[in-house]
Amino acid sequence: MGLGDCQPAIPTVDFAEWTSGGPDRRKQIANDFVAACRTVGFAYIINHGVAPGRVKEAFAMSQKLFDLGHEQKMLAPHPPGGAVHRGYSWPGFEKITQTFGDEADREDLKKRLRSIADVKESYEVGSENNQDQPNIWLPEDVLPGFRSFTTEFYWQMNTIARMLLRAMAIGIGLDDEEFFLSRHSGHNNQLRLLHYPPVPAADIESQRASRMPAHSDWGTLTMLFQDDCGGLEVEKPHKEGEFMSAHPLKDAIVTNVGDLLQRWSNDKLKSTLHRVTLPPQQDRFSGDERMTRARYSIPYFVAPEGPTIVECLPACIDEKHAAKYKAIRWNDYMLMRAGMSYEDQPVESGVPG
Ligand SMILES: O=C(O)CCC(=O)C(=O)O
Ligand SMILES: [Fe+2]
Repeated sequence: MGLGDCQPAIPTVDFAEWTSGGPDRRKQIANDFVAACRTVGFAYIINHGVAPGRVKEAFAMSQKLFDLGHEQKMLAPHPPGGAVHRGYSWPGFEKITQTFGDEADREDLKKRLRSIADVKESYEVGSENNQDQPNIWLPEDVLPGFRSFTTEFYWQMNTIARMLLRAMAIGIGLDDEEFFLSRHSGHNNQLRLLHYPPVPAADIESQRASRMPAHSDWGTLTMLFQDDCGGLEVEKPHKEGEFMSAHPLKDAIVTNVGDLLQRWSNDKLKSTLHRVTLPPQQDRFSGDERMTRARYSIPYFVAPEGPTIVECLPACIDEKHAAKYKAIRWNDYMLMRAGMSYEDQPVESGVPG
């Protein structure tokens, strides 16, 4: 194996000295972060400030949620249409159970898979003060502590988002390092708990099922925790259609640039296609049918205030790089993307990602 084979192709950016390191160190970290956003559009953020124990708690809460029965989860259903994106999105109707054999020991799993039809389910949480996107909660006794945990976690993630937004402005070289912060109150972000149930590898290989097809995220930044299953892939720079693994790096936040930031930066920063497919490691499969492990991930989508006008930043325009995009209002762009996704996926999509 050559050195290149064991090095992650997605850069790792260490924020350990962000607050303690002084202005030069800070500038260096910001530059590293923006360099990753320019080349790959993705970075692993380490030493970000969310304690590993907290991340563990978040995954445990997510597992408790998705372990609930369908009827219980349906007490907080995602509303139809793309305008409000909150609550529980149940699996669609992409049946995957017909590929199962009849072995008795699989009965349990089969039953579970029969009751679901797609290969992912999710739950969306926003700011409690976002009037346009009111949260949709389960009754407290169905999952005690869920509401308080997820709302606290939401704001904890926003603290990290603020650090990254400041780093972004510094790394791009904006005069105002609060440029992005002043447009992101935190009330328009979205915390998403995602569960990809076990699926026979053959279903994904034959494209009868998909965990998450290739897409770009819509907003400013996405920050994601993933468990150790694997399967997240990112399009290689300058190699359209070729993907590389964003393998799980324990406790790191996988961060990526969304469409909005690509527009703001006049394409200097890349909103890169990514998808979730089969886990690369063979120990993630079991049995003759190569049933994959379940996978859990927790993306956090960072977006500005709805009326924010996004136009190419003067710092990203020069004689060789004229502005490529017209000014748009974030809300209009978001609704346009939501509308497009909803045609194909009436319930499950409409997410900034
Ligand atoms: O589950 C993942 O790792 C990726 C999720 C994602 O890309 C999204 O929700 O936009
Ligand atoms: Fe995404």
